[in-house]
Amino acid sequence: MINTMFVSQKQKHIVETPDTGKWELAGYEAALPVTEKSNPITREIDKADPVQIVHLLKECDAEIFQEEDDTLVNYKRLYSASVLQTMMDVTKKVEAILKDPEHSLIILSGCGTSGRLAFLLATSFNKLLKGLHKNPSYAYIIAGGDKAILTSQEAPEDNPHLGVEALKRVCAGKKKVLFIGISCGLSAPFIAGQLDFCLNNLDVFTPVLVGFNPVSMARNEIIEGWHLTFRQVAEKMEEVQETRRAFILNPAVGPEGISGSSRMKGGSATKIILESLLLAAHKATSNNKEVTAKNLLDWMKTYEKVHKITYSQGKMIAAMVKQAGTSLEKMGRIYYIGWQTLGVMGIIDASECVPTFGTDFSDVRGFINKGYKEMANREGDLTSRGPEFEISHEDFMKNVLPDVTENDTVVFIFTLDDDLLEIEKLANQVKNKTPNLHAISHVTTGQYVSANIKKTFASVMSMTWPIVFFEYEGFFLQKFQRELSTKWILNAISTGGHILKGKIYFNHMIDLKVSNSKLFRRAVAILQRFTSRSPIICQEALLKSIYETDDLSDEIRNIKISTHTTLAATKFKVVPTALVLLTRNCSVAEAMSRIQAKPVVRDTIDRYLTAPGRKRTADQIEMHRDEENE
Ligand SMILES: C[C@](O)(c1ccc(-c2ccc(S(=O)(=O)c3ccc(N)nc3)nc2Nc2ccccc2)nc1)C(F)(F)F
Ligand SMILES: O=P(O)(O)OC[C@@H](O)[C@@H](O)[C@H](O)[C@@H](O)CO
Repeated sequence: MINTMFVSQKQKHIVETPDTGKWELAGYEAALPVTEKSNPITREIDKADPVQIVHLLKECDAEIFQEEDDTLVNYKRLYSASVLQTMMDVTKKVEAILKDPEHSLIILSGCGTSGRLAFLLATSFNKLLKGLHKNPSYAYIIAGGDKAILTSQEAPEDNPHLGVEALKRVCAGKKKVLFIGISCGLSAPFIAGQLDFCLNNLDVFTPVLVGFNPVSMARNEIIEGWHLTFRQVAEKMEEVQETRRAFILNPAVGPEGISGSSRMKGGSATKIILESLLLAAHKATSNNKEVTAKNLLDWMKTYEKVHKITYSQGKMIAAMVKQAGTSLEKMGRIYYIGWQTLGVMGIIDASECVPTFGTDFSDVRGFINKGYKEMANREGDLTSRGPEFEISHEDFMKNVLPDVTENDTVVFIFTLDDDLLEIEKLANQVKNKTPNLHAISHVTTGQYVSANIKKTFASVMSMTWPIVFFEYEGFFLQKFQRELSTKWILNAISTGGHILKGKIYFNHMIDLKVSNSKLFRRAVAILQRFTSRSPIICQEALLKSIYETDDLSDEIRNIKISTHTTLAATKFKVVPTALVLLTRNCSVAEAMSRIQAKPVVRDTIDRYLTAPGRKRTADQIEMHRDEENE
């Protein structure tokens, strides 16, 4: 049992490894951010079959809506009174901005998935305003710029100066700005910089922080080149919140099904909270009525129905997961062909696979009708930047379809309000290349998928939604709900497909690319968890693996993390290699050749970590000492 959780003040962010099996007692779990915890529901998801995988993900997603309970540790939840009160306070700030679009602005900002959702929300709400013949009041910022909508840009997340520069650029000339910074883990330096800038300019800015950890679990590591940690910024936000000049919306939604993968529950909860809040504000403005906590609760409760309707199709989702796993195992590809914002959901899910599963951009790709015209992103057409930026159906037809084989899986995603003739024509051309052609179609009660369409696809998953009688905002609520339903299905397909391919160990993605400081910390933490070695020893093994050296110089030990992550981003399998180093006490070269020899990470690790025949659970993993004769 260790007596101190933290090493000396100098390295206070280093967290000691509890003795094996003492993780809960040592308070380690207590300090561990909810967004980084291993979810007990999915502890053995790597051994689950497609039907079980979908069931486990459904259970995880259901935790988003779980009410506050009176257990030992009680975090505020989505429906908690304090969360609803803060949402109401923020709607009033939104209404004030909507009254004066010329001199004010609502900015949504985030990194990775949070930035992609910022783009989607800002674009959708500007469309809502346009339909009312009003000028746009929303803008978005994504770390790394528009190319980050489509490709993984992990490094800019660590740069608070980049965040501040982008913020200044986007709101030049505005007198009143509502800044909504989204960081699911309360951890992105890019967002910390922006929030701090707002806190120093409260005459113009009202900062709102959206995330899914308590402030006490906000990241407390010194940010390179900055004077504050994320936690210090969050604590300043809390102080200012007392005077209603800043707001924090941070309900717990429970750990992710794949530990740390905040694109999943974090992304879904971001959509639910911000769409409910903004729609309520727009409705109150057009009806000239006050927003009540009950309005907000009603809006958010409708998303709970989306969870029920979506996962009622669990069997069909499982069939698509199985198909995805088969394609990926055969080194085939998965293509999402979507219409309107459902095409954006496909592009978002596909772009997340690279940083999440360490795959190539070509393994899972999303395409959208009319390409960048439909996206309406600020920087316009990015096609010339390379093949990963080709996103239109025409690009798919011209540059991808000719090479599609029966190993590939194609998923069409549309509603019956889209151009059905175009859909049928495109589907028939795809059908000539692969029998694995599936459809996700969203219909309104009373609408039915035609027999023609049905016979074109190997399977059609049809989601039936109730007709909305709400006013104008109701049409957008229905669109948002179809987007969330699609997100849950595509997240299941891409996550389940990679689980079946053997990429996940228990519920962890061990072979992660260590391309920014959060991923570096996660890599060290995963090594601690699976070897029970100290963080220092684990960090040394990781550095030996990154620098491919058996004796680390003090110079390497002391250079800044961004140097380590910049180099690590160019390497493969650094974490599995470090794991072998820690369990075999061998040279880096030997560890690398062993990993090369066994591509499926899980089998490699299993061999080293558990004595044959032992029931393995992540926490009781004993470091498996070398057999002398091995
Ligand atoms: C659950 C597990 O033990 C684990 C997995 C990941 C981490 C971990 C990852 C990243 C980070 S982080 O420093 O980038 C960070 C991110 C967000 C935030 N609010 N605060 C800090 N910290 C992690 N663990 C951790 C952080 C603080 C205190 C104790 C543990 N810690 C533990 C493992 F089994 F997956 F390894
Ligand atoms: O929203 P956060 O916690 O600041 O995380 C921002 C990004 O790191 C995160 O979105 C990442 O790109 C995803 O792959 C997570 O599944």
